[in-house]
Amino acid sequence: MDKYFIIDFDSTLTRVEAMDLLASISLQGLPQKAAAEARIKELTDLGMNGEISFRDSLKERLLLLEAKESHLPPLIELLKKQVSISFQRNKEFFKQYAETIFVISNGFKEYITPIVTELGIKEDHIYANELLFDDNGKVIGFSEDNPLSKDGGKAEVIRKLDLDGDIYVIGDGHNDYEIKAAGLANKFYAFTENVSREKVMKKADHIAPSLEEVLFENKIMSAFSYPKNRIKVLLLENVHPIGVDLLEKEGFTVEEYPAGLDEEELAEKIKGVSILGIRSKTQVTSKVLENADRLMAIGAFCIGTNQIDLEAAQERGVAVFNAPFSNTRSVVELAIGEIIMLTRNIFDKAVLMHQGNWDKSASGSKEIRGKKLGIIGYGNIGAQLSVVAESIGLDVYYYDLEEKLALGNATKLDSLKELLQTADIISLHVDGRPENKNVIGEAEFKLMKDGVIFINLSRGHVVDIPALKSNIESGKIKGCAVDVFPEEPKSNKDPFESELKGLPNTILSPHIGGSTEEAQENIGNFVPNRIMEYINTGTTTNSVNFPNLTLPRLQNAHRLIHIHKNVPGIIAKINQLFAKHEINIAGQYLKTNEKIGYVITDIDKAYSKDLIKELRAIDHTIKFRVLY
Ligand SMILES: NC(=O)C1=CN([C@@H]2O[C@H](COP(=O)(O)OP(=O)(O)OC[C@H]3O[C@@H](n4cnc5c(N)ncnc54)[C@H](O)[C@@H]3O)[C@@H](O)[C@H]2O)C=CC1
Ligand SMILES: O=C(O)C(=O)COP(=O)(O)O
Repeated sequence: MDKYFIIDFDSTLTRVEAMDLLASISLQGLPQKAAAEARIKELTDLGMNGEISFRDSLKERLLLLEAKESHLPPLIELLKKQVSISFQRNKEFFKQYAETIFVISNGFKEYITPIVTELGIKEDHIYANELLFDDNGKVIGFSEDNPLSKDGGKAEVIRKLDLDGDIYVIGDGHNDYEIKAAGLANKFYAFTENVSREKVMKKADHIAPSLEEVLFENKIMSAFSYPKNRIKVLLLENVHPIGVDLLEKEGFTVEEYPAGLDEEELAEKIKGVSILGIRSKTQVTSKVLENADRLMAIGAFCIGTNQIDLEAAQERGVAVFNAPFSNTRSVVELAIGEIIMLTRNIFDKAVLMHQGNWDKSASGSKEIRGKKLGIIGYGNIGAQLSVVAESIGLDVYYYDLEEKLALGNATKLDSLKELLQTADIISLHVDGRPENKNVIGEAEFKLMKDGVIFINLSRGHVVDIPALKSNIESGKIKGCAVDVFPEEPKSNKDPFESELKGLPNTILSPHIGGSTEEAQENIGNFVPNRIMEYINTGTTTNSVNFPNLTLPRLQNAHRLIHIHKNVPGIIAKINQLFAKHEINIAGQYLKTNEKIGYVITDIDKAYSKDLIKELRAIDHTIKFRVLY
């Protein structure tokens, strides 16, 4: 049985209402322009929602237009640029299915025909109204014999067409739904890529945020192997609006949640989610991942990824991305500020001032120039702090587990012990790996100089809090700044509890080391782009748990992405299948790490469905997907 597709023009096939565009051209320079345009828009919506008779709306709009034949060519030029994005992507569909695609519109043939024939739609499959002109080329009305000039016109046209097969209507207006209401269509798809009309969506059999959704539903090959609107994104912890916007513009269905979620909540919420976005708080445990039935990628919209069970994610074929440098500078600037504030005892003095006490004295207040700064963890933040600190006169020492290049005049120390014994100011910038729990405890505090300044902007669990507290109370630590805590409130509404509250010269901040507008904006841009690259091309550059592969753009081929356990013989099995099916390989890329293998194969577009089934069925396959 044939499937016929009936497609609306205005706001469906094109992103705009052609009459609105025509108005802005024809009313150009006329005094009544603004008022007439507003009224035209109002009449269009009233008509679309089925609130006034179509013919009345059309008549009144045409009268307001002052349109002439000479306005049509510029209108057509503008409309050509306004073909809906997903229609532009799927030109192949219009060519292949030309026999069964019809455009039925209450707009006018004069501008519809040049646009839709360019897509490959047949001229005799276009049904629309026709303009009437006077001798001077002025639009004076429309042909009233045309059924499309009146209510119920679309249904009448379909009835007359007497198509032998299933009929699917794709449109954004009430008049499109009417075809289904008249019993003349199998399904009405409310097309919401350009406009979403609540009233129309309620009546629809199916909401189609893009043409791909319709094609996917009808098992027709489209520009994407999977409609993007079916990719559900869950963003927690107030991800920057730029990030939300990028993911929405990509066509994904995005749900946002301002706070973190605990394990139980996330284990529920994660079902059906393809992309998860979090910041430092949300723990993505193996229990959460067990329920992650559709998860492809996790974006950590921050630097640290210790909150994610990276290994469990990898074993399930879930790629994790972060923003390794986007908030580095912000943390460094806070550290510098705090070093100065603590060395001058400003925090306590400010509190006293607010209580009405004036304590002008130099006692215990020092310059930072020439003091020894000890940085533990000389990664991106530690190294950047080294450079900035040195430029304002600090003498920098550092210790890192790994061999790191000393920047500027910084001195590398070979042991933590040596660093703790040397520094006047200690700043912690290690990552949050589990082995770093209590890396600084009683024994380490004991090694420090009396009157040391101690700063932790890394992770809460790396410092033994009771030991820190007693060393502040004893005066061993003269000043302390802590931005991160073993237990942090889930949201701004929850109370903050810590043994460190109320201690002298102790700056406590609510994990805001990386929370500057610049950093959040940078992160909001960086992470979605890595994720979209991964989803669209398979590129894993910057992934923290996947073998990193930067792939060329896919050209005239299908890309098969195979993620498997790294056991011997898998590549051989994959390639045996290609040989068996006589597949021409356009390119193959492979990278493995200890646990998984990541193989990308670009192949010619023609191949049997069995190949896909057999590739999926290879033992130790974790995930498999096709891109085109
Ligand atoms: N407070 C905040 O808002 C922010 C906190 N952070 C935290 O800062 C951490 C560091 O960030 P980056 O410098 O970008 O990471 P990074 O990975 O570039 O550097 C971490 C360095 O610490 C070293 N390291 C790890 N454990 C160590 C140990 N026990 N002793 C000595 N060295 C050790 C590593 O070898 C590495 O060089 C992040 O992992 C994150 O937890 C990051 C951004 C913002
Ligand atoms: O970047 C990091 O690792 C941070 O700790 C910052 O985390 P946040 O995004 O502020 O929750």
